[in-house]
Amino acid sequence: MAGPAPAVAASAAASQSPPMQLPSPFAELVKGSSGLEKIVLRGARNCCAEIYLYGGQVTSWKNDNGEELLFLSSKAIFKPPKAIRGGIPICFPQFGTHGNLEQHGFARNRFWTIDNNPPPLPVNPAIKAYVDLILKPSEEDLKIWPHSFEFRLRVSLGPSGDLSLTSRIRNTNTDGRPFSYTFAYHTYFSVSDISEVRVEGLETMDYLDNLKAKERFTEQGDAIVFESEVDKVYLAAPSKIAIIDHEKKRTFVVTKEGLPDAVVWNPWDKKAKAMQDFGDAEYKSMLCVEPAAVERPITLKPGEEWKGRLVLSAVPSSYCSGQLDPSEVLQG
Ligand SMILES: O=P(O)(O)OC[C@H]1O[C@H](O)[C@H](O)[C@@H](O)[C@@H]1O
Repeated sequence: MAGPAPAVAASAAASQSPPMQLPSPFAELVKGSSGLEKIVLRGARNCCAEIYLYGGQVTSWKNDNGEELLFLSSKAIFKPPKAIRGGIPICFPQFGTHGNLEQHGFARNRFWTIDNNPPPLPVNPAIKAYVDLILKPSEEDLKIWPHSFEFRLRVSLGPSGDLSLTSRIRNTNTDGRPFSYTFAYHTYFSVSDISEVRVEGLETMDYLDNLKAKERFTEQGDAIVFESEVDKVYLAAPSKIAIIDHEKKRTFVVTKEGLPDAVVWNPWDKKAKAMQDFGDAEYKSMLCVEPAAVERPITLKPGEEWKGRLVLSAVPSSYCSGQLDPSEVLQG
């Protein structure tokens, strides 16, 4: 990757710990909410993204016009151990309540660090703005989940403003033991009005309904629309899912690799009110579509590595609800 020498952000240089360097000249380490450190990635035109070291969590993704594409609650709490409400929390090593750990595992409320020397990833040379983060378990983590791992996360902004997250998880146990985990990119999309949103690509899929004791059902009919609380894990979902925001005339295309399932969640009004870090009416302007591995946990033997990728793009669309040609968006 060509460019000037790595930039060292003043905030990091001033702290006691060794300065954290960023390999991309289009990435900068700055202080964010509550003084927590975040990385700002600057792409072409006005595209940018922000990633907190706390949680390794993307909290912002903006398009050419500087419009925010992800939902971040106005009541989000930037104070450990609370996970940040919005953006793209990483659920690992457990999704939801599928295990004995805290809901969604612990990766979302740990401090990640910048990984200056990640093993090479096949890269698109056109991608200039990226950052590599790493999470390794602490002594305390090993008490609650007794497995040694290296979780590497690369976040990058493509030349057309696409946001991609690549996770590489390696079993580094030295006692010969395999481990298993469930996982999700808990992506909160910003939408204009949830009642005007359709999700395409999940029709006819089987799902586990979290609101009905994880019972299995088959989705009927047309594209998915929203009229009440939804909390479903779609199984063996396609690699592309489209979220069509009729009012904004914008379509999000979610592309996933290595992640068979897709969770769809909107808390609706009652649950919204019950959440301390979520505005009462904010359920109207968000939708979670979460590429995930839930039904079948992933198992890694020592030395094995798993890769799971998410690519988000936002395409302006003049499609009207009901007139979308899914093949155009989904093959794209
Ligand atoms: O409040 P959180 O722990 O962040 O979880 C928020 C939501 O995440 C997922 O989408 C789950 O399927 C939901 O059951 C859960 O309510």
